[in-house]
Amino acid sequence: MPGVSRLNAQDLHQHGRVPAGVTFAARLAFENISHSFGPGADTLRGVTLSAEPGEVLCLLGPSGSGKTTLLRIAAGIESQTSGRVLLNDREIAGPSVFLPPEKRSIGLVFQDFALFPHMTILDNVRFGLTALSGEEARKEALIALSRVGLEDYAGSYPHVLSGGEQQRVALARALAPRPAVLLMDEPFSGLDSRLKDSVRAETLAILRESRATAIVVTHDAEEAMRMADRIALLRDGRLVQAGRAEDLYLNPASLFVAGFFSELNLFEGRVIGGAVETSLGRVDATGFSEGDDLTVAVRMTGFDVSETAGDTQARILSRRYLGVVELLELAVPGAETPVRARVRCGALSARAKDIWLSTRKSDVLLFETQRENA
Ligand SMILES: Nc1ncnc2c1ncn2[C@@H]1O[C@H](COP(=O)(O)OP(=O)(O)OP(=O)(O)O)[C@@H](O)[C@H]1O
Repeated sequence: MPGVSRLNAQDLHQHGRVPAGVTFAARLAFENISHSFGPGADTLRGVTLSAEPGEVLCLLGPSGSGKTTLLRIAAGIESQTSGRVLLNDREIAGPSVFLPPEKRSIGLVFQDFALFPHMTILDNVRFGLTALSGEEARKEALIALSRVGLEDYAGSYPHVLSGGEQQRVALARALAPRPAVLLMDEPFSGLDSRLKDSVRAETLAILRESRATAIVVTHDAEEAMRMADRIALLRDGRLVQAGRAEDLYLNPASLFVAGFFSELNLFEGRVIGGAVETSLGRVDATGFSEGDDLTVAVRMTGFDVSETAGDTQARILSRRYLGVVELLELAVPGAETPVRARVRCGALSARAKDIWLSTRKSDVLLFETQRENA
């Protein structure tokens, strides 16, 4: 183990795997945060949101929705135009207060890992431990490295590590000073898809163990669902909905939210006699008023198919085999565009052409058309 003293290596050995150092998890709150890069370039518009102690909060949203800017405001790298940031109810950024980044007890992990190539892995991790003496910092850095299972590489340089390993070093470096809040900006986007799952699972385990409050930026809804205790979805600088993955998936506040979590088939219609008529049949519109123009959204996964019976007749236009499921494009009488469905492979025979389609009620969502377009 080049670059590591025998004493420290032995220390680690005696401890076995070192559990993640427990931080004093903090509550980080954004209060009515707005931000602009200049006239007509509003990035955030009145965002009020908090990450509770020990919680993993994912900031989710399309490109340009303001996720990174919000994270940078929390870190103190960017200043809001108005609003306040509070750490455990103490204002750290506001109209008359600005605590610099190094005084915030906040750790950062970036998309590109940002390791220093000319420093050993141990020195990279030691970098943030300036408050400790040389030997103490070395020991803490080694402990942090052993938490992510990379103590054997302490004396090596970053280029010898895979992308996933580099990300674990970046995590060790961010957690070594035991920050109250850890901010991660698209931390897995630089990893290939095979690595992503395992590094994400390891990261989550370490976050749980350290009990740090974490805010993770991602544009990937599935990633947010896998990691988050709560998800905050942003659009054009506004918070559109925050809640548990189930809340956002099952009760989306708008068509935008629904479309972010599921692939949808859309139908337009008007409420007549308490229901909307679509090419997939009548949809109950309880809760809406007579004459309302509605968008009916049906999840692609919301269909049962059969060759003998069902609610609606459909003709297969194309089918694509995806392994566990197959993707169908279907012509349905009265539908202007093909209906797309994901169904279990084997549900239909190879020669199936004209089939029956049944829609599961739980996969049908209704939204007011006008409100969504406003
Ligand atoms: N330095 C800058 N100067 C001017 N505009 C900027 C600057 N940085 C970001 N923006 C703009 O601010 C908006 C929000 O950017 P931000 O990076 O916060 O979004 P994001 O949701 O994190 O996007 P992505 O997922 O693409 O990183 C975007 O429209 C972006 O073009």
